[in-house]
Amino acid sequence: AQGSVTASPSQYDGEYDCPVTVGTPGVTLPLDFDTGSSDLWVFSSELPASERSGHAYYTSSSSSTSKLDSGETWDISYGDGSGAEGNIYIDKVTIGGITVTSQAVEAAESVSSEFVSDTSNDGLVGFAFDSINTASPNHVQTWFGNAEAQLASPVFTANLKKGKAGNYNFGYIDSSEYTGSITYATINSANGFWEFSASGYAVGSGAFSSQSIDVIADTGTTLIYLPAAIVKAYYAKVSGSSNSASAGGYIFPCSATLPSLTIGIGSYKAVVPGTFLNYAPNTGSTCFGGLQSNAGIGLSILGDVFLKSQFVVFNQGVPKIGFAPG
Ligand SMILES: C[C@H]1CC[C@H](NC(=O)Cn2ccnc2)CC1
Repeated sequence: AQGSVTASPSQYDGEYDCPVTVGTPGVTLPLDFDTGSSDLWVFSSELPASERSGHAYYTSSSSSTSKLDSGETWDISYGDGSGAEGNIYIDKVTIGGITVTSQAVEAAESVSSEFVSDTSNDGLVGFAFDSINTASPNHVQTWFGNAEAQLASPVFTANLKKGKAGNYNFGYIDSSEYTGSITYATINSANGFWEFSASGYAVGSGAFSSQSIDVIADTGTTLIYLPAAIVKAYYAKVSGSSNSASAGGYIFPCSATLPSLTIGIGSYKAVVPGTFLNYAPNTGSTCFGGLQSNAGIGLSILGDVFLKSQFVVFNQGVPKIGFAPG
């Protein structure tokens, strides 16, 4: 089998949400596909009505195929301080025409204010490795982990776009979605992430600096977070830029022309256009950068600002990750 699903950007490409059908009869929810986590959770009828407002949700008792996963709970916290928790049902989940008949559906009993106010999604689908799934006392498998048995190849691809719909594909690599060839990096999944070593960076037309940068590919994170020294070198080329405590990161005049950012993957030079690095208006005539420092995070993240400039192959069989111009 193979499948494909549309990925729709929220405002400022903050996240990319895809339709996922759960239960019988199916309820279709826009879920945030997140390669940085490994829980599939949904807004549910078990939430207080105040926390469901503005959201569609899953009602397990209305699904003839749902079965309580007795004794199992989940509780997730994300790097941005948001979180959710609840209990678990086993039910049918279909994405892009591929149905997993016994998927652990983590039903929310409580969600943080960030999720209540983010009405672009009604939950998340984690596409990282099972080791960081939060279900307790036993891990549950990701949807992709369960779907793999149906796929010709243990791969999914991300074809995210700036300001318009893209797509995720499952089980195949569509050569019409990229140009040139795909360059792969080995994945170290020990921390449960799509983690690999980038080979260096360049700012605009400047010299490429060869250095190993440990990064994760995370569709659930909006921006790019890199070591402070690299970020400082980038904004040194942006006149009027500053690292603003009040804004929570680097800002610059919205009239600035931003240099591109090149990230090395092996010998492949992945170029993020300068226009992608003006993330969104801040206050007044300042704008907030799509590249920020990883200080305090503990790792570097290639989030949507980077990923939407590329065609990305996530191969869970090896595991390895591949990049080509989108
Ligand atoms: C400082 C950074 C802030 C953003 C963090 N990313 C996330 O929290 C990803 N995520 C998933 C669900 N909701 C959000 C990574 C650290």
